[in-house]
Parts: sequence; C-alpha cells; structure tokens
Amino acid sequence: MAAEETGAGVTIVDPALEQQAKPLADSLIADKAASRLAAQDPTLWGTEAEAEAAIRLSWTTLHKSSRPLIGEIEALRTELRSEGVDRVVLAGMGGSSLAPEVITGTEGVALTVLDTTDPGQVADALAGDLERTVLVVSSKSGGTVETDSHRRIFAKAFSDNGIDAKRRIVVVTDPGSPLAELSEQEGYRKVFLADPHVGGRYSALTAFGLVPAGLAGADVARLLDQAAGVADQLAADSEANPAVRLAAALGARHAQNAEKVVFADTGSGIKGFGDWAEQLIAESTGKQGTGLLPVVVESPEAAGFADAGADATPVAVGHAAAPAQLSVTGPLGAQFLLWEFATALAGRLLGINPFDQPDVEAAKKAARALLDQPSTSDSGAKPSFTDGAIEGYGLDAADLREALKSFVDSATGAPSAYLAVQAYLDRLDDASAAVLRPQLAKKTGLQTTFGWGPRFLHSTGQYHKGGHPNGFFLQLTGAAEQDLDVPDRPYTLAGLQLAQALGDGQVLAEHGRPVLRLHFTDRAAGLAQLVAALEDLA
Ligand SMILES: O=P(O)(O)OC[C@H]1O[C@](O)(CO)[C@@H](O)[C@@H]1O
Repeated sequence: MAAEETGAGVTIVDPALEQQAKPLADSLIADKAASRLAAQDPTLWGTEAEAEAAIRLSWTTLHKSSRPLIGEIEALRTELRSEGVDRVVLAGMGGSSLAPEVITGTEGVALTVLDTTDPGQVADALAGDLERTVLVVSSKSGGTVETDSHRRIFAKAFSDNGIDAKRRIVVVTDPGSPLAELSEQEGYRKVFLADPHVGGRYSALTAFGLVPAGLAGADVARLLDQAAGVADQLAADSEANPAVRLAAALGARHAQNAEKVVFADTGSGIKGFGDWAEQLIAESTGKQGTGLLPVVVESPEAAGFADAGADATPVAVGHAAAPAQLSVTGPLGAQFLLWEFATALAGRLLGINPFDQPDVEAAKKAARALLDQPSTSDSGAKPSFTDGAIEGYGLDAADLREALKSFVDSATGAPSAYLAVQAYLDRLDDASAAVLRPQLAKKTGLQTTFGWGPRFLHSTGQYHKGGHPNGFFLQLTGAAEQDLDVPDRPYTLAGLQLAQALGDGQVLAEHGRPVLRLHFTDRAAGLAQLVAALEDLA
C-alpha cells in the first residue's frame, strides 16, 4: 500500500491558529470525546440531542459492519453484466447520492446521478441506452419526492420499451420504509436494507454509498480498508488525532466569526470532495442561528480562497497551499471517516445536535402546498420587472441592472454577509451557470456559494434557513423546453422544480433572508444577459 493509502493528516498551517485551537482540543481530550464518539456515546451533545444521537451513531464502525455487503454487491454486478446491463443510473438526493458521486468520480467510473427535478436533465438520462440500464433507487426515508418521481418515470420508460422494470430496479432503503414495502409489492430485483442507525449525511460507507458505486465498478472494499486504516487514530483522545485537531481549529475559527469554511482541492486526487463535505458540514451544524458554512471553490486560485478575508477559513483538501489555514490529506475512505468524526466533534464545540435537520422540512412542506394548488405556474405572481430574457421577482427594480445593484449593495453593506446562488437548472446542459460563483465573489468580495436546486436543499439548504442569518439568496429558475409527466402524480417535473424554488424562497423570506429570483424565459440568453450585467456592475 502506498503511503497515501494509509492514515489521514490535518495540518494547521497558521501557528496562531494552532495556539487558538489548543484549548478546544484540550477540552475534547479531557472529556474523552473522541473515544466516547468511537464507542457511540449519545450523551456527547447534551440531553436534548441524546434521544436522536442514540439512533444515529453506527457510522463509527461501518468499516467493519459494512464488509458483508461487498460480496453481495459484487455478485449482483456480475449477474447484471452477464445480462448485458452495465449502465448504472442512481436516483437519490443528498446523502443518498453525494458519496457515490465522489467515489465513482474519483475512480473514473461512470455513474449517472439523478438528483434533480430538471426535466431536460432527466430526459437526457432517459435517452441513454435503457437496454443496458439498471436504476438504483436510494432513499433512507423512502419518501423523498424527487427520488420517487425518478422511480416512476424510469419504471414507465422501461415498460414502454418492453423491458421488465422490476428486473431493472434495485433499491437501497431503511428497513420498514414505504419504499421497502413498495419494493416487496412490486418485486424489485433486489433491496439492500441499510443500517437505520446512520443518518443520510453520515452514510457514505453504508449501502447508500457502496451499492451504487460498487455496481458501477468502483473498488468499494478499498474504501473500507482506507477507513479502517484511520479508525484507531480517530478514536484516540490525543492531540495527534486529526479529527480532534480539525474540529478544534474549525471551532476556534468559528469563535472568531470566521464561520465560512472555504474548500479548494490542492491535488488530493479526490474528485468533488467538497460537494460531499458540504452536506455533512452544513446540514450537521447549520441550525439555531449558528454553524459552519461550507464554500466550495474551483481551485486554490479562485475568488473566495486566494483572497479569503477575516470571516473565512480556507481549507486545502490535499497538500497545504497558500493561503490555506488548514490542510487535510488522506485517501477518500479515510477522509470520509475523518470529516464525520470532526463534524460530530465540532457540533459538540458549537453546542448543537449534529444529527438533525430541523429546517429542511419547512421547504418541502411549502413546495407540497404549492403543488396542491391548481396551477404551480408562479401562483399568479407578477414579475417586478422584465428585462430581455429575464423576469425578476422579490425585489422592486426597473430592470436587471438596478435589481442586481440593489441586491449586491445590501449584501456588501451588511456585516459578514455571504451570497448564495441557487440554480434550479440543468446541471449538465446549463453547467456554465457555475461561472456566476467566482464572478459574484470577485465583484463583491463576499464569500459566495453555488448550489444546483433542488440538490442543495438536501445539503446547504438547512444552513441557509437555520444557520447564521447573514445570507443573501439569488435564485435562478428557467423555462423548460420540454416537460415530463410524473406517472400517477398530478404534477410534472417542471411543476415540481418550480414549486421547490418558490417553496424554499417563501421559507427563506419567512426567516427574514433576502431573496432575488431571476427567471430565464430563455435559459441561454438569460444566463448570458446576467453574466454581462454582473460584469458591468460597478
Ligand atoms: O435518503 P432520503 O430519505 O431520500 O433523504 C435524502 C436527503 O434528504 C435529507 O433528509 C434532508 O434533506 C438529507 O439529510 C438526506 O440525505
């Protein structure tokens, strides 16, 4: 095994931060927090969190308990391939897709991930070779509307193409979930029941991470080896424990109002690690008006990292590169476990329960209420302005430039603000929208996040509503060129997508968060217009 394959390391680059983190690390060590966490002690986060923590800690030993899954996954993969089925499509949101996406991306193995309600993106996945496709439907709760919609759409498409749908659907869910029951009724090919004592964002090394990635061809046994290689290190009540160091450093920075944690990859060899860590950190800590806000940037040279201000902590995933204050090294399986330990320990330092997500449900409820209305086409709301291919909502302005100026001025005038771009678009066909993150960050000097809707609702969405109340939200929605019916449901994907944007916008506004929504009546033209208007912003 190469050196990179064993262990994990956290370097606190800044000597001043090392000193500031020391008392927090000492308190974790004195309280034996790491060894108690490894032993699944639910009392670490106070009495209010205890009941939930008691059913959420099995992830600390998954490197052992998940072993039997490896053979099962391999057997199913061999069987499917012998039938000519070698294209894996995964339907799953948040913790039910982020880990498999990073695992397969890192190994260079193909996996089509559906964590969207964009009709164009789903239509593109349907247009792939269905004869060779297996759909993995992953949902812990078994009730997530996006995943249920994908299952319905694919089941119909298989049948319409003369393919036996039940032989092409594999399910990962918790025992007793509505999806587990339905799978039995429908006779789906195989149901992997996951450990219910692991929450979604800690589930990378359960069936949720391993089944889709393993079916796609990733070496998932190696991931467990990598996690096993750091397990003892992470359970040690010692200054050498990288999770203790990381939690203490993040806790110390949080105490200095540097709650934004900016991630840049510095050659870790892991693809998209920030997207996975984003959910873990934001959903675990962003509540009760506090938390750590992950900001994932494009490179160490990107705006937000290279010029990080006093309100941010730049973290290198990989070797230390200026101006990173922290660097975290280790192979993917080790980093999964390290960040889970560190996040749970940071939760103790921040005084929150790292296992609930109290503000996620509100947006789901608001979206459901909109879907129940006869028309989901904006509920009759009139744009405050129309400018070329863009309609603006939520802010009184004559045109796009005035709206952007007013939005950006309020954010730059507010203490310690951050901007969040929320793009309810197609993350493949409209991928260029991601340029808005560095562009806005550079223009405003503010930490700026970017999320694809509704994917981010299951990740940073918790923080946006429950975390520090200093966010300014730029929602982007777009006209759909084509739409898809959701079989046996009274809505289409485009209707659901818009209801999710409007529902979350409503909840953000109820929480006093400023929201500007820009709707592209023509996606490409609207995006080009927005980029140009931002460029001209003084
Ligand atoms: O696996 P499920 O139950 O479909 O949930 C998906 C995601 O939704 C959330 O429950 C909340 O958004 C996440 O924590 C979870 O990873």
